[in-house]
Amino acid sequence: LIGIDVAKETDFPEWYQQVLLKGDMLDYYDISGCYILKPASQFIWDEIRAWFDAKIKKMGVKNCSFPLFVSEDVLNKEKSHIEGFAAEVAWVTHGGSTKLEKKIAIRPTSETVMYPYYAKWIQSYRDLPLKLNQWNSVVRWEFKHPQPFLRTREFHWQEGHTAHLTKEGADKEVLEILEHYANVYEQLLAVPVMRGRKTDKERFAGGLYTTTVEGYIPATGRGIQGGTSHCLGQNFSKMFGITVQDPSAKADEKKDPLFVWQNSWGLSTRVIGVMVMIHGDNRGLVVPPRISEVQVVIVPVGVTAKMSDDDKQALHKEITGLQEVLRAVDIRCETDFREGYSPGWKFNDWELKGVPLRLEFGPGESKGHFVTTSRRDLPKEESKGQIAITELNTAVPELLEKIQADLYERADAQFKSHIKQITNWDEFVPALNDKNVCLIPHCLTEECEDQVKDLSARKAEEQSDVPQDERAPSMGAKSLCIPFEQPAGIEKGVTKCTNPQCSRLAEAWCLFGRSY
Ligand SMILES: O=C1CCCN[C@@H]1CCCn1cnc2ccccc2c1=O
Repeated sequence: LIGIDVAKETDFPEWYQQVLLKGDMLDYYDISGCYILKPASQFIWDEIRAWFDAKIKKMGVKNCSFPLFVSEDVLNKEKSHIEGFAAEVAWVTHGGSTKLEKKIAIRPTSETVMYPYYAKWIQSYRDLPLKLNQWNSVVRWEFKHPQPFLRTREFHWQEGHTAHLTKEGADKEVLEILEHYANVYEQLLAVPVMRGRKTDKERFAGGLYTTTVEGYIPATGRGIQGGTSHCLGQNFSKMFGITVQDPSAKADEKKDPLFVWQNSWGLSTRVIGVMVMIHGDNRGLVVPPRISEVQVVIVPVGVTAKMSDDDKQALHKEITGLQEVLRAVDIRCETDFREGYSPGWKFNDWELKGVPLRLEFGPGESKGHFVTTSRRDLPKEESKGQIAITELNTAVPELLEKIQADLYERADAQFKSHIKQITNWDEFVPALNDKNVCLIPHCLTEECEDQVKDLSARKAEEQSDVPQDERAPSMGAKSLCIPFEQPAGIEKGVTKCTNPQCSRLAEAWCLFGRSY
């Protein structure tokens, strides 16, 4: 077993691939854009699912399962909804050697699968609010460079689809869900995110507005969309005829039926890729304790050939005892008694896997009644400590919480120090080239955004004749979100849009950045 043989700061894409493979998170599959989630990453997704599922259950959301397949007619129900996405739809055209009369789509998302049944099931306002969620996988046949977890042709996610009597009911839920998404990142993955709204160019065109949590990858200086919660307005209920009688109508009064107000919201296994990219280092994965399959590993040390079998037995027995103490306080603790491997070899192995805390235990520790600790989130030379055995069941949980908090604090400091508030256009591209995202006064129009993207793309990209799908990720800056927390400094009717080619007034501070 060898370690990572490329530095994160030297060749990030290669580093990322090695960290995932050598950290035993996934394996590559013979179909491009598809990956195998091995237990280490499945555990993380299961933890996130358990946490988020409990939150939405408290909101009255129920889980369900709709079919994987969408008929061509149903998928194309509304041209406007599908036109921007048609190129990504994967189709089933044969059953065995028999060609199907009409091809069948594999769901890329489930609006068109579910909403004909919402129209059938929702008859009265008493059927509202209807709140259903699916934990499933979807397929989008992208041609851009696939990236494990970040951009894959099949991915696992949850997709929530709700229907409400009023816009107020929908609006409230959109933000509740977004806050749960933000907490998945901040509380479980130790990843800071910015909450905001998408611009007209970046929002889900089929909806009314899109709210989003945006992350930041320090290694590349790129923003990344972390999860979206859309208010669909009445667009889909008008498309699918999802109506209820107006509850305010008097007994004999005839009122027009009401179109319901809908939301849809999704969070995917992309969250795992974000966590790896932010916390990983040149020794491999660094997994935040709250979602780490192994939180503590105990490695025997100081076991020499001249040690008697009895002494070795005694040491193992003591170590097993320590494991029991930690398991008794719900810590996911393993021991590494593998014969024929040195402690150093074992340290590297568990460091590759990102286990957040290692305990070393040998004759010295035994005699002194303590364990030697090593934190995975700190450089080797700063990582060591000691805990008295009598303190183990309180000090170890505390140390794990400290590691969780420090991982978040470091990532938050990095994010904050790479958000540049800019009002002078000449500083925009240099800031991007310095791995920053930029907060600028902006008019929020799609046309202006297109200009900013072109103005900020590196010249080389525009002239290069490399076919689109091999080209490196775009160097043009896109809008990431309109932050809910708006700084001061924009004088309505006075402050101009930052784009020099735009003559419009600034509507809000808008976060721009190169992105995934
Ligand atoms: O984000 C979410 C959250 C979960 C439920 N769906 C919404 C919106 C999905 C937008 N979208 C995204 N890619 C697509 C690809 C092919 C066909 C349709 C679509 C499509 O509608």
